[in-house]
Amino acid sequence: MELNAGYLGTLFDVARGYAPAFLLTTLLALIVFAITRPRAGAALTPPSIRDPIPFVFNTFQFVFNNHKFMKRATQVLEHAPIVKFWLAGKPVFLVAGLKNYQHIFASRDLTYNGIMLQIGFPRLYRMSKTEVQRFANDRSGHKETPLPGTEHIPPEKRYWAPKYHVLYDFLSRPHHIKPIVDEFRSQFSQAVEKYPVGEWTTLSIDKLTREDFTRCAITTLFGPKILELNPDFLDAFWVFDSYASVLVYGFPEWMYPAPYRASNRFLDMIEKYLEAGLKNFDWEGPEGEAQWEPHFGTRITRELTKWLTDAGFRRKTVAGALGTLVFAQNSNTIPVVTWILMELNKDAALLKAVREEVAEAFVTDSATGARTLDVQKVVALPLLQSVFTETLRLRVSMVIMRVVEEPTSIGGVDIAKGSLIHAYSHIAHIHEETWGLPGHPADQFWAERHIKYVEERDQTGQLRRKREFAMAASPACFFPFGGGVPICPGRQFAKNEIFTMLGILVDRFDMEFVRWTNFDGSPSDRPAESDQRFSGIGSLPPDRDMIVRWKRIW
Ligand code: HEM
Repeated sequence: MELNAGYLGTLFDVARGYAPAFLLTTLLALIVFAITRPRAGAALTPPSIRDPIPFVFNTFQFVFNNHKFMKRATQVLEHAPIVKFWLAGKPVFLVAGLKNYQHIFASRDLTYNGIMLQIGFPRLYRMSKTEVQRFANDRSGHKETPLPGTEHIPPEKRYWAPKYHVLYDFLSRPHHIKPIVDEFRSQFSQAVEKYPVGEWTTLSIDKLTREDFTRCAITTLFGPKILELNPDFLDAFWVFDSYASVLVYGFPEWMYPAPYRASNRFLDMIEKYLEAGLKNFDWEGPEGEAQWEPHFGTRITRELTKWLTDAGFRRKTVAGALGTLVFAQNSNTIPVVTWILMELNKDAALLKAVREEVAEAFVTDSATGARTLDVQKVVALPLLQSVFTETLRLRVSMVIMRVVEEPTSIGGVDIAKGSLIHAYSHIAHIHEETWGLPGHPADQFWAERHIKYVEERDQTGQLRRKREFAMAASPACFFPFGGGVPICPGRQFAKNEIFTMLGILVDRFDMEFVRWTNFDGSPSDRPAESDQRFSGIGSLPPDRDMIVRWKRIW
């Protein structure tokens, strides 16, 4: 991962080089504040997060040192469950607590569509203003049947409904996920066979996950052409990923061009793949409905391409949509699998327990003797689920954002139309009263936090203790995948993909921890911690590498 100096350093570099721009930004923020200040009389006035340079400091800190911003926000949240601050000239209401989380995921007045219009479409999909406007004009809702009063909108002017259909049907429905997971399992099983049976190999977990595993994940979803046409694609993706927060929060290109260069490089490669696919794929042929084919890989990629192309969106925009999917797929799952492998490799007892559990999920074909992982079984294993949940809890830091479409009230606070609502998964997930247990504080990993033991009789009548998966707190306080209508459409696939990798690895390899290193290979004086430069944007990757010795058993 190519990362610049720390965020604060970057902030100061940017600020020093662009002092006039900084002043201009301050002035603009003040004007925007004067115009957009909500006038509705609030029943309760939430406390504010102090802004040492009004309307500027918090915005800069939120983007460039999000972890520190969250720490300050947490202190204010100790006094009230809703706090306010200004982000790029917009009022934000940051909410916490079980009831408020339930509220924001259930409310119809708070939408994710507004976030797509402001952030997702212009900054990630790279839509032109007129393209974004097409979505903005469509008030007919995300369901197949238009909302009452919008029936006059012709199908070709409906945009939200096809977006939800393509993303949610082709990524979430079991009959569409299964072939993707089968393809992934097959590609991943083949990929590990390059390691000779019975020989110890010294490996970097960082390289394994960010190169070999990411390659497998991308080839599965997008087909092999994307990497064949762009040999540097993985590098371009991880550099893009390292700048994601700056791109998402829309720091202007003239102020900070490097993220835009990274984004152009990455998306140009996708455009090349897209052009080749559109030219060579026979949409009318037998592969038109195939679950997997080599040009576009899975159906989700093909259907997303087809929908946006047929609807007349520019190639650049279609590439942006596919790039967002590459990002959504890998930016979160790869750090999660990396962390779990680190936990297993540093704790021999945990590795042993997981290995014993995983063995139950393999089936042997009586005719051929072939041993295969039953993915349905592996995703239901209690200990592995607990380890996965614990990793998401501690290593995912998402800013869940919603736009207030109609004046609303949350926890007694009146909130004006146009305001933003934020909920931070990291704050919810390390809340001591919610997750902490004696001897196991909330901010520490404990593999068995989400396990309860029950007693059952085995076939011989003996009582035996059995693990069951049971989340340690209310699921409403756990939202690594967001919630409500826009909940992550890839969450089931992510779980299947991660469990498939882990199942195959622990069953087929002996593993031993060797040492912690920095990414340049030099020894590290401490184990990995979460790289907080990714705070607020998704999974937090480790800031150190782990060197291991693995030996393939079969
Ligand atoms: C550990 C893995 C993952 C995490 C933690 C994660 C988390 C999230 C979150 C928090 C959101 C926003 C939801 C909201 O605001 O309520 C989201 C959206 C999304 N995720 Fe995931 N995700 C993961 C894996 C994946 C995978 C594997 C895919 C695809 C293969 C995927 C595809 C998407 C897409 C397409 C969206 C945007 C949906 C839209 O535009 O409406 N995600 N994800």
